[in-house]
Amino acid sequence: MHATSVEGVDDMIKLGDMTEAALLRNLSLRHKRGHIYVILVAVNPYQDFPIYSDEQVRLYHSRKLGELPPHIFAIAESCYFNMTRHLKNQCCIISGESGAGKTESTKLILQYLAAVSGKLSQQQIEKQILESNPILEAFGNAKTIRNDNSSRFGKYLEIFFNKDGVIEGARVEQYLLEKSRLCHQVR
Ligand SMILES: Nc1ncnc2c1ncn2[C@@H]1O[C@H](COP(=O)(O)OP(=O)(O)OP(=O)(O)O)[C@@H](O)[C@H]1O
Repeated sequence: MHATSVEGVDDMIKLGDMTEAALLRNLSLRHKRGHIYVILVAVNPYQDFPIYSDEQVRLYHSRKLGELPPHIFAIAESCYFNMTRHLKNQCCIISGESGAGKTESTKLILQYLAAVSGKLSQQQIEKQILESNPILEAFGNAKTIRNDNSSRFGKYLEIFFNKDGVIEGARVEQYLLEKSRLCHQVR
């Protein structure tokens, strides 16, 4: 076994052995130590870790990717930095099977962006964007055997910032809504 697989690495690109077994072993090793993030993978812990507080937001703010241990906030910070610095649109693709934690990860990225841009904002639009989530989930989520709060639609979320990095608005595009699971009002 390669030495990197024995110790585990926080960035999978550093693994000396790139087989599926080595990737899975690395995720398992880190998960056992309570480290659910590995660049660029998140392992759903199915338990609340105290790693999403305002203090954590402050910790990751203005830090380069790789400077601190992997975290969803590090990804969000990297996007925010690149956008404000280079004035270029950024895109995060979050993929995984049902129950993997995509929706929660999206909300955490939003939480981070709202927190860092909210400091500069007057109108608190970022708060409204965060608060629109439960409404969308009420219409488009359903309980399945794999996930109690499964999104039964794809979501393309755009967040618009002004030149100062303040959130100005957002647009959610939904696609592939699984209509067969929609609830109807009883007449
Ligand atoms: N980072 C996390 N910390 C703690 N619990 C989490 C985390 N991510 C996900 N979970 C738990 O896993 C559940 C499923 O996650 P989530 O709804 O985000 O999955 P999903 O990938 O969006 O699934 P689906 O494709 O079915 O919508 C959440 O309701 C939550 O209980």
